[in-house]
This record gives sequence, structure tokens and C-alpha cells, in this order.
Amino acid sequence: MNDLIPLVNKLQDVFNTIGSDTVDLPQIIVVGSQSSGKSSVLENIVQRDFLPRGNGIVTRRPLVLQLVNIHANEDSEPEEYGEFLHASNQKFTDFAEIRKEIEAETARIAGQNKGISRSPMQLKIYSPNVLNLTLVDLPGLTKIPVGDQPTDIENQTRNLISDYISKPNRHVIILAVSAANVDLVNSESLKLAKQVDPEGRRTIGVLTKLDLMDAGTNALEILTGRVLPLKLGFIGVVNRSQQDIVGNKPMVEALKSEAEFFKHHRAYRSIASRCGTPFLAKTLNNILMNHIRERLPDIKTRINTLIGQTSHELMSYGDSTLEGKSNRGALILRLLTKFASDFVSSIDGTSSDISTKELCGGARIYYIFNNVFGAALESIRPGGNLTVQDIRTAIRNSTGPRPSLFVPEIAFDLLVKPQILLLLQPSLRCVDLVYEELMKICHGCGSVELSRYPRLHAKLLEVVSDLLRERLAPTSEYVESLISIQHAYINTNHPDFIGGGAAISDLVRKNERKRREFEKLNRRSNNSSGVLNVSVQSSVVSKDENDGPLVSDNLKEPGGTKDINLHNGMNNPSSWAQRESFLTYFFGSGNKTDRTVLPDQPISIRNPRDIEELEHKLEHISLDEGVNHLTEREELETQLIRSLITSYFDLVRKAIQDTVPKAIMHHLVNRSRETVQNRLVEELYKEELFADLLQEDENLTNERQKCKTMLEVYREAFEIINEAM
Ligand SMILES: Nc1nc2c(ncn2[C@@H]2O[C@H](COP(=O)(O)OP(=O)(O)OP(=O)(O)O)[C@@H](O)[C@H]2O)c(=O)[nH]1
Repeated sequence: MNDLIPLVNKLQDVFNTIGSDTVDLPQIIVVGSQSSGKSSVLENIVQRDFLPRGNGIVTRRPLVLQLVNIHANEDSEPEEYGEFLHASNQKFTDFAEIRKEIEAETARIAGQNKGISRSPMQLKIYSPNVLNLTLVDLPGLTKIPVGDQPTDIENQTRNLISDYISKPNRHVIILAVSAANVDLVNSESLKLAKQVDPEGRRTIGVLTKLDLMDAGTNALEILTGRVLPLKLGFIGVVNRSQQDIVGNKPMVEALKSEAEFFKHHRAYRSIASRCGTPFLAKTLNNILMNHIRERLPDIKTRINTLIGQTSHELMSYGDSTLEGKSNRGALILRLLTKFASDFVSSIDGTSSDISTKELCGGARIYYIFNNVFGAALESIRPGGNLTVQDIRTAIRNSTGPRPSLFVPEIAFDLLVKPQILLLLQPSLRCVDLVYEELMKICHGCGSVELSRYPRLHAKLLEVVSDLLRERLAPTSEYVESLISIQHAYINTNHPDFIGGGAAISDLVRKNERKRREFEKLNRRSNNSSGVLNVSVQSSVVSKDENDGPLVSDNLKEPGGTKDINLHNGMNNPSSWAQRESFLTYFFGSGNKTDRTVLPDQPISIRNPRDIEELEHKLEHISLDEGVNHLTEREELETQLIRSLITSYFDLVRKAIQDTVPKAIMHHLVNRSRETVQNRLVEELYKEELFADLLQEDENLTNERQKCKTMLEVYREAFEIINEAM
């Protein structure tokens, strides 16, 4: 077994380096009748005296013996010691103590009087002279119960042994021990082994006590396989007798006597080389070796793969010795061109490593335009921040000292302009988001090769970041100016705005209906009583041809006592402005005097006292009255203003939604995309910078070295495996 130790140790190193499990050697399980010599055989295999032996039943609990190889050190031989699972804090360096502990622990669990127990005792022996192997000594089979043993002792031990030797997943070698001085036909161990290993592939027959056979008899027939054929054969051994043990006969001596026995025995002489404990050990060695060999092809394949992977990794780090001075410029040019083209292709979506998991590069910019920016604009509610009072105040203020005859253009301007400014913040945010995205794209560029040169990589990032930053300000300014442009001039002649006027026409139509009803009422009340009404009437002409010219808007001064007809065209509204658009009428045609025509019309006052009353009334209009109570007309005006604001804002929003992404693409994305390569060359392709830029990353140098070392280890391991196979 010692021959195997160096190989297995070397293999163990291989396993350690490739991070694989240890070589899982088969368990060797010793099975036999009571006192057949099982413990003696086991001790011979381990070549240490440590198991209790004696006449009668000795092994009364399964003993699971794990041998652990500890590497011999160049300077010193490591200490051999044993450790029990039940007393794991105690190191047994004296093997006689181990024997005593086994006896004591057996007695503790299985009692003093021949009783047996299924509960296994675990013992680990650490030694430089052992293989990592598990050996199991089991209680011997017995037919007649003695001492404390139960009546079904035979069944109990049989089941116990079966459990150990029939484990289907575990590779188990059965050492079926039979004493030669008992008829082999009655060998319980062989019977049991046959049950679990009918073809005899993993059973070694061990015949003990050949020295105790009756005079004139021998076991030659059995040992030569003529009685019971086993693939691994029968091996005869002569262990130490009870007398030898009592007399402390050393193991070496015992081995010598055994060899002598076979050499001089008449019957066994011819097969002496295939008898005895050394041959048994050698056979076990071969079995273990074959087992290892079976596993080697797998390990070899694994090492081969590792060699391939590691070589590939090593190549990716590049060869430190290759880059001579003459190649530097070409290398830098290649790396920066690659970086620039990575940047461009990420934006264009032509990059080779396009993700299918998440949006990347240009697609994210598209997402910003359509989803983020689009949603931000959609979420703005034009006029949402304007109260009725705001609108009314604006109207009043914009009319100055004149009565508010019509919804004035100034009020509309005043109110719609701040709404347009609401588009500024999301537009600028859109620029920022795209800028950030381009930054991200630039940080995502670069190859494994580039990672070798952290300084070059950092410089590339710096130059592209500078370029992007340079483009950010003009882009933001341009976008800001897009809003300012919209803010600068309110184009009420915009064709889309007139489309928005349809809503107003509805409003106008409603008002017309109300006006007619009101007129009827008014006429009736004028005829019947002298109730004073101040009625300011204005007419509007709808653009809607079906509607024809419409007259609307009545201003009814609160508590007014007299009709003031401000509008001389009232009697024949279609005579003026019939062909004018609603808006031209409403806001004038750009000429302020047009708008003031109507109030300049003579006011018909029927009674001079009415004027006095009016003046009196004006003096007493309280502020509250003026602010809190909306007249019908004011309500209409407010509604109109609101729908006009919405209509106008919508068309501006559309324009902004369209032009901002275009501006960003032109000023920021395309510009940087087009100039990146030239800029990089301009800034970095300078002879004096080459040395600094191409300074290699220290980590990478270390990685390369580690990789090289690993490759050597794998190659060495590969050689070891090749030798072993
Ligand atoms: N002369 C002689 N005695 C042997 C031989 N093998 C074992 N013995 C003796 O037989 C007795 C039993 O040996 P063990 O090795 O304890 O047998 P075992 O099978 O382990 O016994 P249990 O554990 O009690 O079942 C001991 O006294 C041994 O000295 C042998 O080949 N020749």
C-alpha cells in the first residue's frame, strides 16, 4: 500500500489545484465469522497494532476506521495519531491507548458481557504512511448466542453486515474472511458476500489460520480457486496466534514467520508468491489503483479543459514582451479607433454584443425621447395653475380703464405665455438624460485588451466626456431657445389653433341661444316697467359657416338700472365682421384701433338721471363684489380663455415634442458621434504620451502571472495523470 501513497498524494495535489473532490477510494469492509481473524487481517493491512484481539468475541461494534494521509514534511516526519469521533478533542499518539479506548468504548455502548451493538465507532488515523481510505471492522457472524446476546443474534449481525456491504452507491470491497480450520462450505462470510456480489467482482476471499489446519489437510484447492471462483481470488494468510499476541510478537517478525510458513509448506510452496499478508496488501493496492485509473480519464478531460481555458485567458492579457516601441503608435491608434467605433455602434445599435435583456445604447435614447420626455410633456395640464380669479384679473388688468368688452388678446398673451414656459423644464431634463445616457455608453465601451492599459482607458473616457460636456451647453441653449421662440410670439393665426376654435364656436352658439332668450325677456320687461338694465352686448361671428354670424356676450352690470347699448351695430350684426374669422374679431386683426371701435360707439342713455345713478353705483362697487361674483359674461370669458389656452398650448407642445429630440440628436448625439474619432486622435495620438498611456495595469500583470502559474500547475498535473494511466 505504501507504493500507492506517493501517487495518491500527487493526485491529491492535482485535485486540490483543480478544486475537485479528493480521490474517493473504495471502502474495504472486513466480513467473517467470530474469531475468524478479521481484526488481525485489518491490522496487517494498516501495519499497526491497535485493535483489541483475543479468544471469543472481541469486535462487538462496527469500527469505521478512516485513514487520513498527512503529508510528510521535508524537515520532519509528521506525528502519527488517532482520533475518535466520540472524543474528538483527544489526540491518541500511543496506539496501545487506542486499543484500550476501543475496548472501553465498546463496553460502554455494547455492555461488558458479549453483547453487540449496531452503533458504529469512528476512528481516524492520521499518518504519512496511510492512504486516504476507509476500512470497516464488523462484529463476527455467530450462530449460538452467548452472554448478553439476544436469541436472534445471527440475524442481527447478518443484517448489520448486509447493510455495510450492499450500499449500492458506494464502491465497497468485501474482504470475506474465513478460517481455514473450518469447512469453507460453512463460511458465512462467503455466503453473505455472494448475496450482494453474486459475480464475485468485488470480493476477496481471505483464508486465515492456515497454520491451524489439521495435520495432513490443506487449502490448496481453495486458494487456487478450484472450489469457489472469485475474480479477485483467495489469499491465504497466517496471522499472529493468540500466543504471539500475548507475547507481543512484533509485526515484522510475524510477517517473516508467515513468509517462512508458505515458503516451506509442502502444499503452498508452489503458490507462496500469491500467499501471505504482503500479497493481500499488493492485491488491495492493485484494486485501488484500478479504481483510481477508472477515474483518471474524467480528471484528464477536466484538466485539459482547464488548460484550454487558462491558455485562452492568458492570451487575452496579451504578451507583455511583444509591444516594442515601434508598435506603440499603431496599438494606440487601434485601441482608440476601436473605442470610438464601439461608441458609435452602441448609439447606432449595430454593436455586436447587443443585449436581449435590457435596452441599451441608442435604444435608450429613443426611449428617453418617446417615453420619458413624451410622458413628461403629456402630464402638463395647461392652465392647471390658473384660477378663475387669475383669468378674470388678467382680463380686467389687460383692458385697462375700458370696460372689458371682449376677451382681449393681451389677456390671452399674458395667460398663455407662462404656460409655454412649463415646457422648458422637461425639455432641458430631456437634454440631460440623453447626455447622461451618452456618458453611460462611453463608459461601457472598451475591450479586454484596453483594460490592460488603465491610463489609456481613463484618457479615452476623459476625452469623450469632455466632448460630450462641450456639446451639452449649446444643446441646452438651443433647446431653451426653442421654448423662447414659442414664448416670443403667440401666433393666433396658426392653422391648428383655429381648429381649437371649434370648441369656442360651441360656446358661442350656446351664448347666442341665451342671448335670444334674454332679449325676449328684456324687451318684455322694458315694455312693462322702467327697470334699469345695463346691457353690454357684443357680437361675435363664428367661423363656422353653418352658424352664420353670431351675436353673443351680454354684460349685465349688477344692479344696473339702465340699458346701455354699447354697440350700434347690434341691430344688424351681420353688417360687420360677417366674413371675419372669429379670432380676428375676438382679438382684433393686429391693429389695436380695430378692437377699440366698439366701445367708441355712442351710448344711448335715455334719461340724464341714469348717469348719476351709474356714477353713484360705480363709487359703491365694493372690492368683494368685483372679485367674488362672476357675471355670466365673466364666466364665459374664463371658459373661452381656458379653451383657447389649451388649444394653443397643445400646438406648442406638439411642436416642442417634435423639435426638442431633433435638436438633441443634431447638436448633441450626432455631433459627438461624428467627431469622436477625430477628437480622440487629436488629443491622444501624440508620441510623447505613448509611454504613459501604455503603462500596464498592475493587477493585470499579476493576473497574467497567476494565470501562467496555474497553467504550469495544470500541465504538471496532466503529466502526473498521464504517468498514472
Ligand atoms: N494461529 C493463528 N491464530 C490466528 C490467526 N488469525 C487469527 N488468529 C487468532 O484468532 C483469534 C481471533 O482473531 P481476531 O483477529 O481477533 O478475530 P476476529 O475475527 O477479529 O474476532 P472477533 O472480532 O471477535 O469476531 C486471535 O486470538 C488471533 O490471535 C492465524 O492466522 N493463525
